[in-house]
Amino acid sequence: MNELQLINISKHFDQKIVLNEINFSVRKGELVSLLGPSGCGKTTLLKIIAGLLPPDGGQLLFDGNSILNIPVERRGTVMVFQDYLLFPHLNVWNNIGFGLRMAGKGREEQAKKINEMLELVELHGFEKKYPRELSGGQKQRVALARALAIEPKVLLLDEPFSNLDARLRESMRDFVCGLQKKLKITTILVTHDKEEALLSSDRIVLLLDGKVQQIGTPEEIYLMPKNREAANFLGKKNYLKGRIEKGIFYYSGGELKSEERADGTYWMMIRPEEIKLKKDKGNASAIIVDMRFAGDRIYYKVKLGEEMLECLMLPDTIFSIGEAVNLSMDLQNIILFPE
Ligand SMILES: Nc1ncnc2c1ncn2[C@@H]1O[C@H](COP(=O)(O)OP(=O)(O)OP(=O)(O)O)[C@@H](O)[C@H]1O
Repeated sequence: MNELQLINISKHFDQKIVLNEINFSVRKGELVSLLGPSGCGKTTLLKIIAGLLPPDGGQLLFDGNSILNIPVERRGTVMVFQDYLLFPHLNVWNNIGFGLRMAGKGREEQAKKINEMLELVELHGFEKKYPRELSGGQKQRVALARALAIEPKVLLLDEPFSNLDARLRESMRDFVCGLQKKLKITTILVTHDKEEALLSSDRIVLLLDGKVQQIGTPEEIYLMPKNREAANFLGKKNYLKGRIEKGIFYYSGGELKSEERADGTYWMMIRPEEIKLKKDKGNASAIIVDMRFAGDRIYYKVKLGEEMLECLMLPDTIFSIGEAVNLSMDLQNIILFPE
């Protein structure tokens, strides 16, 4: 069931349209990522959902009822910011209990909830510490505990892992996603990191230039991008321009049997990992022009006819620059975009 529904949400600052008729919904207990490059409007959208900013137009429904006129503190949404925004003069205990005090909960109820939260984020023993005495990961867990203490209906996470170093980011991501599944809390995660979105989400909303480009599961978004903009944002791609005539795709490097498509000009997209390089057996069609060794994988640049392609291979066979190679493509995963 759809719990949160965004209908034609729009926002502009000065002359600039930042959000252009945004539509999507989030189901109960689902983790949806808002994925897009810096400046595409992700934080603005999260603030609108939280009630920190009014939209210019559109509707925001929770369980079918508008929540646009409900103030921040009664909306049932809570936002965890990138820089945690802990109160520096309050210790961990009082930071976590802040929302409970604001809501007028009694001392006993506060203490019970704070202890429950300390256990949840594994910070027992840190109650008396101040934010300046905590590591980045610990601060983030306090921010999360403070947000969850008030039992929000929707958790809004704004780039929650971007201030952490790479290793801590991975363990915090697992920790937060584990918690989200355990509590079954409806969550929107804002990120510009495609791997983070692919690894963490039930569904991804891809936002580019203030517009929703595509909504889907991680597999759908990665394997079936709707257009070139979506495909490009999701990772390195190769494009070959050519023509389809009667089921054959003709391009400068040769021809391929294509899927059933109308005749016309197309861009064929193929990912670096879907091209296989093979030792030359006297009929090589391509030449290695660059090679980058990255331990568990090797990146090659290969010249095929007039085209330059990027390939990603396991280091089981190593080719050198200038070597002639044969090339095969996994046609199952090729995507054709009409020009
Ligand atoms: N209060 C504001 N006044 C004017 N312009 C704003 C305001 N808030 C955001 N913007 C502009 O709106 C655009 C979207 O900003 P937003 O912070 O939502 O993007 P974002 O996708 O979250 O980016 P980032 O990942 O860098 O935070 C940017 O061009 C930004 O400069």
